[in-house]
Amino acid sequence: MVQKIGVIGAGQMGNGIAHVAALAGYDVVMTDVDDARAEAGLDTIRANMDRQVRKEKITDQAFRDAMGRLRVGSTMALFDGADLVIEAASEKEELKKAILRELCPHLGAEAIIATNTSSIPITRLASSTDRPEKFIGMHFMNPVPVMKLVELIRGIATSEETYKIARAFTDRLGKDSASAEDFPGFIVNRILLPMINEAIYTLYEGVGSVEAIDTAMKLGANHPMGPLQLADFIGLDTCLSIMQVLHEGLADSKYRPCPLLVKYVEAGWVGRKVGRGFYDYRHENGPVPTR
Ligand SMILES: CC(=O)CC(=O)SCCNC(=O)CCNC(=O)[C@H](O)C(C)(C)COP(=O)(O)OP(=O)(O)OC[C@H]1O[C@@H](n2cnc3c(N)ncnc32)[C@H](O)[C@@H]1OP(=O)(O)O
Ligand SMILES: NC(=O)C1=CN([C@@H]2O[C@H](COP(=O)(O)OP(=O)(O)OC[C@H]3O[C@@H](n4cnc5c(N)ncnc54)[C@H](OP(=O)(O)O)[C@@H]3O)[C@@H](O)[C@H]2O)C=CC1
Repeated sequence: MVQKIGVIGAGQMGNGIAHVAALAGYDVVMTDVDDARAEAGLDTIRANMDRQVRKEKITDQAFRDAMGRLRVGSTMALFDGADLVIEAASEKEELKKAILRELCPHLGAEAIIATNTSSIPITRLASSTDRPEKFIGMHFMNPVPVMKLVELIRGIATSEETYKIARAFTDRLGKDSASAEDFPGFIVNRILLPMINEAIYTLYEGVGSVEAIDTAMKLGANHPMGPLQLADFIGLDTCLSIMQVLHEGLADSKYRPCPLLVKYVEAGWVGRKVGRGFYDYRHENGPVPTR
């Protein structure tokens, strides 16, 4: 039975996954490159759960119990005894492969490994582990505590048992799953990211301003966020990585990342997590478009 969960990466996705797993009653260990990063992830969880208490989504007791089930740090030794470890580090293939290679010797033979990658083929990542049959894609959506979906992606070797365990874990988190085949971008990002990339081309070609594009899609297509606001929310570095995987993996020029997206990433303006992307979030009176 799955009881101890490991999460690698304490960024926006990692801390969201740790958040929902601890609330669902699992013991959770979350790591990042150093203790300070991991602690910052824990602070975010505390703030998000505190908001859930204030909004009466969870009780104060549930909050305290969940915080009591969470541990953070920066060493793989913390995953000793874990039943399921979910990798949610930055969207870089070589980084993920190195993490997986380092992780395996710390795990028992029965432990399952999942990756929260938004686009990198599961079969390719599985080949960096000693257990491709116990490896699966579990693609959570941002913000994890709010979004209902987890995409489940089987690699070529993923066993039926591994799929069932991942599915049962998803159910216990109170989330719904959708199964996707192991092709670049899976389902959600195969559809969502070309739309975001097209919105950036629309800006690049001067068809509309940042505000006009976001207003048009919010009010004209009933999207909860405009595509540029959503790109900032996801992280422009992550958006670019996903477009590159689609472009290379599907070998079709229609997935060419917009040069303006590349420029923003080169500038380090990668969105909300750093305070600046298509909007500047450092103003007192709310976000201001950067173009
Ligand atoms: C890139 C990938 O690989 C895959 C992806 O994830 S793609 C991205 C998918 N996500 C989306 O498309 C998100 C689109 N945006 C939205 O759905 C909404 O704008 C949003 C849910 C993020 C925020 O909604 P909003 O109405 O504008 O703001 P707000 O009122 O502050 O929040 C709505 C609720 O979410 C909660 N919330 C927001 N962020 C939260 C967080 N991190 N933790 C806990 N709760 C959170 C709020 O408390 C609020 O709760 P109530 O409804 O109970 O009051
Ligand atoms: N953003 C989104 O909307 C979604 C993202 N994803 C996927 O989730 C994953 C994480 O994305 P996201 O949370 O947004 O990114 P973030 O940049 O917020 O977080 C990634 C975290 O991983 C850390 N990290 C880097 N190297 C290591 C390492 N060796 N060991 C442990 N931690 C490490 C980073 O630290 P540092 O900053 O110091 O490098 C950072 O704290 C990616 O694969 C992404 O594609 C999936 C669904 C949605």
